[in-house]
Amino acid sequence: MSDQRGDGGAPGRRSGGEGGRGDGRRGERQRPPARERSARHRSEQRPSERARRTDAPRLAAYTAMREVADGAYANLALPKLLREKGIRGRDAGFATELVYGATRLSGLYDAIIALAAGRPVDKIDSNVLDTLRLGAHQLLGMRVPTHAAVDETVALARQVNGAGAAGFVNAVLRRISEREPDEWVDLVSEGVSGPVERLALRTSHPLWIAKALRAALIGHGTAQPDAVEGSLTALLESDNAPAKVSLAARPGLASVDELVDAGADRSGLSPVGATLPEGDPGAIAAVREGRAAVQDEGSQLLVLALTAADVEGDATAHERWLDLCAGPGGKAGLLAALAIQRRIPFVANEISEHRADLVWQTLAAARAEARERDVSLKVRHGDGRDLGEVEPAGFSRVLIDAPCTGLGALRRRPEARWRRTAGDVAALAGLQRELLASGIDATAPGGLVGYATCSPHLNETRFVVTDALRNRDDVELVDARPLFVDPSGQQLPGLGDGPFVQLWPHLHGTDAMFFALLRKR
Ligand SMILES: C[S@@+](CC[C@H](N)C(=O)[O-])C[C@H]1O[C@@H](n2cnc3c(N)ncnc32)[C@H](O)[C@@H]1O
Repeated sequence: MSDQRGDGGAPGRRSGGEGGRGDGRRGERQRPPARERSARHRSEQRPSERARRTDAPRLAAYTAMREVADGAYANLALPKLLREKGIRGRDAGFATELVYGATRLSGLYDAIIALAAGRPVDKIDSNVLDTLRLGAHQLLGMRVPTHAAVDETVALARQVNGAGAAGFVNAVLRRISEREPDEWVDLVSEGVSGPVERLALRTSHPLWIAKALRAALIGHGTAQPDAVEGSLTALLESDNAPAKVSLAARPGLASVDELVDAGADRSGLSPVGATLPEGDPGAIAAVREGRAAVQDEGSQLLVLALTAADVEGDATAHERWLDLCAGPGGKAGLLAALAIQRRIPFVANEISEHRADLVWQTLAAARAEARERDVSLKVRHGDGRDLGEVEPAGFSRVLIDAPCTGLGALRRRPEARWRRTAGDVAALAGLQRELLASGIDATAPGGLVGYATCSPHLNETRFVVTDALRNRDDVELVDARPLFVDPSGQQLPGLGDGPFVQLWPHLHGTDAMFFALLRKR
C-alpha cells in the first residue's frame, strides 16, 4: 500500500445581474405584452448601426459555451474565465446564469430556434447556434428586457460570428421575442406524441434520461406507475433549478455553530450540515482551512448512516474504515473526521493519481488532526477492484461511492445530460459490480458495506446490489432508512420502500443519491 500525498465543488451561484438581469426563474417576469415589445425594438436601430461590442459577462458566457462545446466542464471553465477577466459579483452571477441556463435548456431552445429560423439547428453554424441559445435564454428564461437581450446578443454575434451572422441572429431573436415562453413550448410540442416525450422536450432532457428517471421513480417505490407523471415533472424541473450551496462541518474540526456564525443557515436535513444563502463559501475560514466543505446534504447523510449502524462479530474487535473510491475526497473528508474522533484507522483509496492527490489535499486538516491524536490516516493510490484480494476482511466499514453516470446531479452539471448516453450506463455496469464485490471481500464478518451512487438509474443501483446478493451468500441487506435522520433525530420522509434509500432533489432538495447498506456474514 502506498501512501500518497473535496465533495463536488460549489455549484455556480445564480444571482441577478445588473440592469434588470434576472435570476433565471421562469414564469416570474413582469413583461409587457409581446406585440408591444416587438414594436418597441422594431423602432430601434438597425443591426448594422448598433454597438459593435457586447459587454464582458456576455462575451465570457459565449466563450465558456464554446469551451463546453469542445469538451470542457461548465463548472470549471466558466469560473476560470470569470477570474481571468476580473468579472465578479452580479456580473459573474449573470454570466453563470446565461451559461448554465442556455446549456441546460438547449434541447428546448434548439427546437424553438429551429422553428423561428425556419431550418433545423444542424443547418446552423455551431458558433452561431451558441449565440442564439444565449439570446433565447435571455428572452425566454430570464428577466432581461427584450431590447437589451436582442441588441446585446446581436452585438455579440457581430463581434464573434461576423456581420452576416449578426443579421441572422437579429431576425431569429426578433421572431422569438414575438411570443411568450409558454406559447413557444406549446408550439414546439405540437405533434410530439406521448406524455414522457412532451415532458422531456418541455424540460429539456434527452428522452432516454426522462424514461430512465421515470423507471427509477417507480422502481424505487417513490411513485406509483399510474401517478408517476407528477413526480417526474417535479424531478425534471428540479434539474433546471440551481442547487443550494450546502456545507458540511467535519466533526472535531468544525461545528455547525461555527458555520452559522459565519452566515450559513442550519440544515434541516443533515446534523452536520448548513446552507449558505449567499456569498462565497471560500470566504468562510472553516471551509478555506478544510475543516468544513461544500458538500451536498445527501452525501453527508449517507456517510453518517454508514458510521451510525452497529458493526458486529469480528468487525467490532478492530474497527478500520475504507473509502474504496475516494476522489476527489468529499465523503472521505467527513468519514476521516468521524474516524479520528473514534480513534479508528482510515484508508481512502482512489485509482486516479490526480484525484488521489486531490484526496490528499482535501484531507489536510484531518491529517493534521490524525497526527495530533496519533490515528492512522492513509491515502492509497490503486485499483479498488484489487483491495478485496490484497486485504481480505481487513476493514469493519467500507464505503463504495461508485463511478456512475451522475444522473442524480444534473442540476450541478449543465452539459452532463447532453454528453451522457444510454451506453454509459451499460459501460459502467461491470466496474460497479467488481467494485462492490471487492468491497464486500475487504469487509470483516459483521462489518458493513455502503454502496452509493449519485444516480438513481435502476441499472446502477438496485440491480447492482441485487446481483451481488444473488451471487454470494456471505452478505445480507440492512434496512438503511432508519439511519437517515434529521438533526432532531427523526427519520427523513420519502426514502422509498426500503431496504435501500433513494434521495431526490424534488423531495429532499439533495442530489438523487442512492444508498444500500450490506452486512458481511
Ligand atoms: C463518484 S466518484 C467518488 C466521489 C467521492 N467519494 C467524493 O465524495 O468526493 C468515483 C471515483 O471512483 C474512482 N474510480 C473509478 N474506478 C475506480 C477503481 N477501479 N478503483 C478505485 N477508484 C475508482 C474515480 O476516479 C472517481 O474518483
